[in-house]
Amino acid sequence: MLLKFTKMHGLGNDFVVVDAVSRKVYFNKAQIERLGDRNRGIGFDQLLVVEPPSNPDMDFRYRIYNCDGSEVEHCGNGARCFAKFVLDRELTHKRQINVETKRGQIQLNVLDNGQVEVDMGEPSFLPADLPFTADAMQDLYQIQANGETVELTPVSVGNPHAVIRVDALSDELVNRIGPVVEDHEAFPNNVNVGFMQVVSPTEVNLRVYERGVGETQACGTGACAAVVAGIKQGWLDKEVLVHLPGGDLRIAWQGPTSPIIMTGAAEKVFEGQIYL
Ligand SMILES: N[C@@H](CCC[C@H](N)C(=O)O)C(=O)O
Repeated sequence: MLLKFTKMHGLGNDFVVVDAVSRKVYFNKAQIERLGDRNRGIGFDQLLVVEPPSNPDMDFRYRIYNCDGSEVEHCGNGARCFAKFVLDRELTHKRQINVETKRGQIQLNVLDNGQVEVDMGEPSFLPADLPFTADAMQDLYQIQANGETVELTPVSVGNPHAVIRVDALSDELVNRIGPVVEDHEAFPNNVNVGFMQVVSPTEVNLRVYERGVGETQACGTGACAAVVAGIKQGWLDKEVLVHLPGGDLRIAWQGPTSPIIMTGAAEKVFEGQIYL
């Protein structure tokens, strides 16, 4: 089968986006891994599959797969690219779009400047929601990784994140700690690992070692997780500019029972076709 796709990115976190509204398309794990191979396929961090909704109150459903073939609950940069994709392809003319994902329903708002504002839903700090294995609720948790003690805030923003506050960011740190925490036994479904350097109460630098991918140039859910963890710990204000290697995101959270609001860019790179 000849598969038509669009290559997109959100701050360098790159996607292959497929229209499964106009024509039904299904992928198995081996196909996703092959398409995601940067040498032998197209290459992407995540595959986004746009489908009709199962709920008539929703506009679309979209599925998200990491390049290792695993299906995931949520993707912040992907949500913004999804919104640009359905508008560009005229699958909708709405600029406020309601979407079903594996984590539930999300709302997207395409702004006049082309940026997309996403209501990412409420975070949860309950260990069971990641899941994260803990004896009792704490503010900060410690785990052993590579013979050293790592202090982290576990947070679910629909998908699981471990946020580690650091004094300085380096390749050595991300590559030494990232894979070990991602695959740590305390996280039975594995975890996305964020390394956050607090610059001021309204500004952080962040690098994310993503579950099922490795370090990406940006992670939208990672930015949300880092900011809400920082607010919970008393390190950050309610609106924060997050500097990621691929660019900046604005994240706002008013506190418990409020949704996280993420605002940022989405870009189309090219269209193509490939035999599946
Ligand atoms: N890059 C994404 C997150 C994608 C999913 C993640 N790797 C996971 O396994 O949960 C984002 O922008 O949020």
